[in-house]
Amino acid sequence: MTVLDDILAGVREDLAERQAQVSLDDLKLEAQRKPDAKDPMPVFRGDGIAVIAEVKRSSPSKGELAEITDPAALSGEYEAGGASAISVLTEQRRFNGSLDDLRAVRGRVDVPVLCKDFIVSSYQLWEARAAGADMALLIVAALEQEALVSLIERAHSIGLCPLVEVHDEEETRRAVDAGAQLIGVNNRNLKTLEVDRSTFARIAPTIPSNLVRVAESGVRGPHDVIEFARAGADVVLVGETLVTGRDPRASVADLVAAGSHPAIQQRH
Ligand SMILES: O=C(O)c1ccccc1NCC(=O)[C@H](O)[C@H](O)COP(=O)(O)O
Repeated sequence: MTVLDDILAGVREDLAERQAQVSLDDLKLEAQRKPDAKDPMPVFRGDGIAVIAEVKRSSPSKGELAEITDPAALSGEYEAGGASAISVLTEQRRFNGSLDDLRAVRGRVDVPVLCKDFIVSSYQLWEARAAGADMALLIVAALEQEALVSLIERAHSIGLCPLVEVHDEEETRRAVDAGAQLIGVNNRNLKTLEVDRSTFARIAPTIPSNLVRVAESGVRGPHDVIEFARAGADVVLVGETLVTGRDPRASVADLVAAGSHPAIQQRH
């Protein structure tokens, strides 16, 4: 069993418990009462490299990263530093996150909020929207093609922008075939948990140039933002570096400044 399989098994168990507690109809009513979702794509296609800053307490690869007692306050710092969106890891068992974290972040920031979880059912998309998310992660490696296509369509119909995550050329082909507009290349191998920053540069040329490309995982600082931009990234997604640093606002600002450097060619 891979780490991803193990995470997914836990996610399915937790999901079944929540489904037994809250009906899909009730969830839909809650989601429909929310203000419209914010579309991140215009900013992602705009000038400079956009930064998605992540609220990440723990991870399977590193264990506890940071004691984040106030995710809303942290997201406020990220936004003040210039983050274009906030990612909230909501998976409980391995990342120590929750939808309450996402609700707290939603209540604090104006930028779009990404529900970063291991989504296997449209129920989770409704949960994300009901908690105020604007975007939701869909991991190709976790989904059969039919499910991927259907979850992308459902995300759009709910108003969520799906970030479709890939790790290799085959998954990228599946994401493009499924209609993904926003593709995240994760430099972390979800089977071995190793980070290989060259993954993005290898995969990016296989993503059609009109789609938005996100480089995920392994961003250590401004130098990596510039490298990913040179390799064709429009957006970087950063967790560990920000939650383990001393000044999250300044760290985000440094990444945003690097991504706005005039030497970086705009793709869109
Ligand atoms: O972070 C992990 O160890 C991990 C393990 C298994 C599945 C997913 C995992 N992380 C989720 C992410 O994709 C990252 O949190 C995100 O890309 C930010 O990465 P980083 O900046 O390296 O913290």
